Amino acid sequence: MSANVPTREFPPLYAPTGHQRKDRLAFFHLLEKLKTQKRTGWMDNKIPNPESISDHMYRMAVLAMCSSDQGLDISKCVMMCLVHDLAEAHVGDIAPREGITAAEKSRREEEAIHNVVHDMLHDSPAALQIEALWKEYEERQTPEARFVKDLDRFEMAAQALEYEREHDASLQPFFDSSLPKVQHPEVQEWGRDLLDERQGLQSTQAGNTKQATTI
Ligand SMILES: Nc1nc2c(ncn2[C@H]2C[C@H](O)[C@@H](COP(=O)(O)O)O2)c(=O)[nH]1
Ligand SMILES: [Mn+2]
Repeated sequence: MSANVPTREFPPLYAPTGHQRKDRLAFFHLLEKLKTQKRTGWMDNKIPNPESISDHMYRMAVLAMCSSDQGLDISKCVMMCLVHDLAEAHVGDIAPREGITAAEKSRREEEAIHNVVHDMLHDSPAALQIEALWKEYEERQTPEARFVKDLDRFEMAAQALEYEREHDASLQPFFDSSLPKVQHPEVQEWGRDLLDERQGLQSTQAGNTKQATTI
């Protein structure tokens, strides 16, 4: 080993055995489902080549880094963004219109997280951290969890505007079900800016339509 490779100063946090290493690898492969599973809401609206679940979580994580709220633990928020929809790798992206009750959705997602944390990652320190972040998000009792839920809402609205612009689509329900519920002042400001931008887009599209019909 070359001289400049640091030697390990501390014992590893977690030293899995043979089958635990296989289970850990199975979890790594499970994560691929988040990269490939498309978000249900866009598929319902026939949006071509819609974003995946991980696309959605990635932008949320970067949005968290853009916050100027010094009262928040931003590193925790970034990690919470990246695991908040992790259960969907098992249960899929359940959208409101599917008529699945919140209790049933929670039950399925809790079962999925339990499987990941205990059966795949064998309660490793990383697994327990993932579980804690996921539960904190679901419980919505901390400023970080409420902030990340607001990012979930804003990110979806931003994506809806991008699809309206790109595909001349009309996705009003996605704005109605998200931005009005945002509580964090900074994300509310982002939301106002987004709606201003949308208004400009709609004026442009209306102008284009009027011009096209008068030619
Ligand atoms: N058709 C609609 N789908 C919606 C609406 N609001 C949310 N959704 C979709 C978006 C996602 O696919 C899914 C839930 O997303 P999470 O990030 O909360 O897991 O539901 C809507 O108004 N109409
Ligand atoms: Mn989400």
